[in-house]
Amino acid sequence: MRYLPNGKQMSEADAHTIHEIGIPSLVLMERAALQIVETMHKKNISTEKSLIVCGSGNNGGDGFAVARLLTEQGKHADVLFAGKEASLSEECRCQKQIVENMGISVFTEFPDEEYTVIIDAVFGVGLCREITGHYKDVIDWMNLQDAEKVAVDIPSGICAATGKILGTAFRADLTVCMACVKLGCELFPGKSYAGESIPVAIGIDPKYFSNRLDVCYTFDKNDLGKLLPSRMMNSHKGSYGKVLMITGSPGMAGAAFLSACAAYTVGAGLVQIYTASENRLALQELLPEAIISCYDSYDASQLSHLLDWADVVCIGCGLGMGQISEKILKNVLKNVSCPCVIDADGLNLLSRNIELLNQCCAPMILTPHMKEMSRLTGWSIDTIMEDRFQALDQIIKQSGPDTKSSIICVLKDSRTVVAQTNRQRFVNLAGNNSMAKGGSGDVLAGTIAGLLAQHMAPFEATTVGVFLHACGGDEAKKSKGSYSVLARDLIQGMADAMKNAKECR
Ligand SMILES: NC(=O)C1=CN([C@@H]2O[C@H](COP(=O)(O)OP(=O)(O)OC[C@H]3O[C@@H](n4cnc5c(N)ncnc54)[C@H](OP(=O)(O)O)[C@@H]3O)[C@@H](O)[C@H]2O)[C@@H](O)CC1
Ligand SMILES: Nc1ncnc2c1ncn2[C@@H]1O[C@H](COP(=O)(O)OP(=O)(O)O)[C@@H](O)[C@H]1O
Ligand SMILES: [K+]
Repeated sequence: MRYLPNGKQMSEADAHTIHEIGIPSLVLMERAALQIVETMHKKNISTEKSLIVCGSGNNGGDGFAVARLLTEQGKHADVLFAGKEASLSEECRCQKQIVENMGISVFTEFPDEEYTVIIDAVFGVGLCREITGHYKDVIDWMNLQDAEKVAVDIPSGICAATGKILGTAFRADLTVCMACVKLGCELFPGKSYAGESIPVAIGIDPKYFSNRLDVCYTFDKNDLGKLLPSRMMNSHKGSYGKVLMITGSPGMAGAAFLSACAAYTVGAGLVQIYTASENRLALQELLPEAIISCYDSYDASQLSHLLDWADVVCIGCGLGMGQISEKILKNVLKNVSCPCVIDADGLNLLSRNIELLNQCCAPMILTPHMKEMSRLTGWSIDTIMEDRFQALDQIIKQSGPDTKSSIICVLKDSRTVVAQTNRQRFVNLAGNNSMAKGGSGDVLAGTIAGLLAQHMAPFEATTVGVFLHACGGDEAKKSKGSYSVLARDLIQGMADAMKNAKECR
């Protein structure tokens, strides 16, 4: 697990390290510069002839120190100073003076030479507004140079909180990130500008973020083994929970199959599908391991028995938007007492009356994609994209009458985010574009339900479910490539990812 702070959070960690822990700012800067040089060498970036482009803040200070270290190593390093003398930070002024004392060239006009690498130290986490004028010209010029491109901490122009481009942005092949990769280097479009982001230790301890609720975190592949629920030797199917899948209107047996099969594959003990009668035969053939219960019309007492049976409910995949579906959803929201995943048409029906969430007495896990989120919030997709965290907050605050009824919202995208009140937000960085296909979301809903059935706490089951689903996508892409992965391959991919994770533990 690792943190993905934004610029403000990172500046606070810098200040804490300097003022509370007592490591002088120039010591941190020296370690930053040493790590940048070492990382470039590890990555085989040729530093024979470097141009370091420096601004007047501490990001520029890191850049001047890099010019000094490269020169000490016998390389040719020039500096292009893009900042303003009057706004030099104390540390940057000191580093600039050293560089000048050493006789290193500090240009203020674009040099007419060729370099093996251009190093961007114009702006770091202190960037706070759109880039215009001379700074914009400098960054655009850097992008045009035929050299390898390395960014210090974050590419200049990328907002560290949102990944947005502020006016223009440096396009890096490699970004060397101080202490933590910043959130903006992982959210799009920032991710496309950062290239490979490598975090390096400089003396700022990421544990500083451990009790900060506003910081996001993510998982890495080697975390998976310890995240999965354990399987006991002395166990039986009842030990791993009963999942009720309320899915599949007439003709939508596929959604029921994908979600139910995913729940079984991630380890649930028993899966029962409650679906329209038309789907019975198809589902018996597709998934003989599942119990199939069917409806022709709305039957409150049948539903009540099923809800009593279940340890987890998952409602919505291919459910349809008809009257029977709406009645079933309303009944479930009112009466369910175990964790409940709501997906797809369940969310579309819910968006007609979002206040229904206020009467729920169980943990609710909502898994909207952007369009479904737009229906739930009434916000445009562009507005949600602009600030996905605010959109999530809008949904999670609709919690029910007691603490058990908290809402977890999964906003699905190429960077899925999971949020719950009073929890740090989880940002998923695994997965790939082979997953952008019909049925992927059904697999995710089933995966979360299957983990909940194994008694994982709701927020943990949800974050691990999102991550496992994406790891399944990465496994599937390895065997089938970007174009040809089908939703069912994600299920096999998850099986492979789980097996590998347990074997490597
Ligand atoms: N000791 C430490 O703290 C450590 C920090 N470290 C490094 O420092 C970096 C953070 O440094 P930082 O806080 O000085 O901010 P930085 O990104 O250099 O920029 C600030 C300058 O930019 C200016 N400015 C902003 N936006 C602008 C715009 N659109 N257009 C024009 N100007 C704009 C702003 O000007 P102002 O707003 O005052 O006018 C100010 O002058 C961090 O990313 C890491 O690399 C590491 O070495 C570890 C130790
Ligand atoms: N480019 C991508 N990179 C990573 N994950 C993706 C990408 N495209 C889609 N996904 C994932 O695939 C799933 C798609 O879900 P959804 O849109 O509900 O599909 P469907 O409704 O067809 O089942 C989500 O979990 C999403 O995060
Ligand atoms: K930078």
